[in-house]
Amino acid sequence: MTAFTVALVLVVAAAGLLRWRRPAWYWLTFGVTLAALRVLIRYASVMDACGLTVPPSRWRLALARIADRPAPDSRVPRILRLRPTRTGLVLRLKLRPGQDAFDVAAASDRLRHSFSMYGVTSREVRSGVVELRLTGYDVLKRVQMPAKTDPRPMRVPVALREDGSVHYRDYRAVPHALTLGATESGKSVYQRNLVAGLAPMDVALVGIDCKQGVELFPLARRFSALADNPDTAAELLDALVDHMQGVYQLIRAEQRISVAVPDADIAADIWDLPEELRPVPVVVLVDEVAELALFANKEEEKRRDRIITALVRLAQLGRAAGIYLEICGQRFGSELGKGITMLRAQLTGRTAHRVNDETSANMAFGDISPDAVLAAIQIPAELRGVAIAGDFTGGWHRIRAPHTSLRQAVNVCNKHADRTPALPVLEPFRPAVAAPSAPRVPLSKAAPVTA
Ligand SMILES: Nc1ncnc2c1ncn2[C@@H]1O[C@H](COP(=O)(O)OP(=O)(O)OP(=O)(O)O)[C@@H](O)[C@H]1O
Repeated sequence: MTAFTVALVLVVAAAGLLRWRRPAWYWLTFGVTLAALRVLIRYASVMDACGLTVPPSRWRLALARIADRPAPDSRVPRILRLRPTRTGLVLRLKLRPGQDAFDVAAASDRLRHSFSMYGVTSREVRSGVVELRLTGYDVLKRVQMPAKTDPRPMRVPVALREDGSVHYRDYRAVPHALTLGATESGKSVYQRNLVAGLAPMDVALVGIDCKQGVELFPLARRFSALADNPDTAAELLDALVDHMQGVYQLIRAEQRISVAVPDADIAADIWDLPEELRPVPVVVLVDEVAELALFANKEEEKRRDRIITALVRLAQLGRAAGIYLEICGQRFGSELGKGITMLRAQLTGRTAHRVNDETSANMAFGDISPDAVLAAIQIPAELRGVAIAGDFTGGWHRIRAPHTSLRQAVNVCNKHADRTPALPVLEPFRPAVAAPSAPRVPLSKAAPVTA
């Protein structure tokens, strides 16, 4: 008996310690079983308390009256499946007649308290079937990406969502994106994760980093072209527009051939082209975009207009040619001059890290989802890297990318340097990589760094 008591105390102490220090391990060892039991035992009473029941059907009431039995209980949504995951539980429910997915979504906070879970989100799987994702602990506190994700071309598992699922940046579904955030909010870490995710893929990376290349140049071995100042950026973007026109010519030439062949598929974008003809897709990463839109004199204003026009053209026409934009900055609104709101309308993927004011949050989500604006304003300053990600469907999620250091991203880029495609139009912008033995120069003697 004493040995049993000691063992029990030790197990409870171990569980408590794990729950406090290592919530992910606690969940896998004890939490998942306890939570599943809690949900199953409390299910009917919680549904009743949360107003998620419907009265018994008329014929059951009539039968009870005829048989002189007490009136039957209200009916709860039927559990179709309860599946444990690495971070929580997934509960699939069949709704009763008269219930809808909105009822469940509206009750999610009450369900969270009642089931003692960290978070509850819901989505409609199909008509009458709702999936509840119950999260066991704060998965965004220390982000650990699952070892296995669902790999597909041009789809990067870039962050974790608060419901424990993986957040993908899918370039084919959402070609162009805007990432906003105040300084030190986590934009560069997010962008680094994207580059590290894209590095092993068959894709050309093009970078424009007007912070003198501080963010992207260390990753240069995996980049086909880099620009670190607005003048080079203007030339690079013009070259990309030329590349885009070349790809369109290729698609047209292929269409001319397939039109003559009965029943042949007709290519509408690069993904419809035969693999041997398909040009490599290009992801253009722009850091601190405001630097490209600012000007102090007439010359710079002309350059600015040239840059914004090229970006708008790439955003409007680039998708079919396999050119995708990933634009990053602190603010991105009409205050940056003409053409900016037109460009923003094309950047349908939106990610907002912590912002300093409501106006900045509106720049990210004002035209997409008012709820997401509110969520972006509420990101706490101490949780760097937490962001709200949404798209043109109005749906949004709280996400956080894993804390990838610059060293880790550089290692991934160096490892996959041999996958860097050489595009002829981008050759003049190919970054020069310094030899490891290059001498270090103090600031007072340093010459400006060029691409
Ligand atoms: N996902 C994350 N998880 C944990 N810490 C993070 C995360 N993202 C960022 N941080 C922390 O926040 C700091 C600032 O991040 P980052 O450099 O990405 O911000 P930024 O928005 O690019 O800032 P700036 O605009 O000044 O360059 C990082 O040094 C890192 O310590």
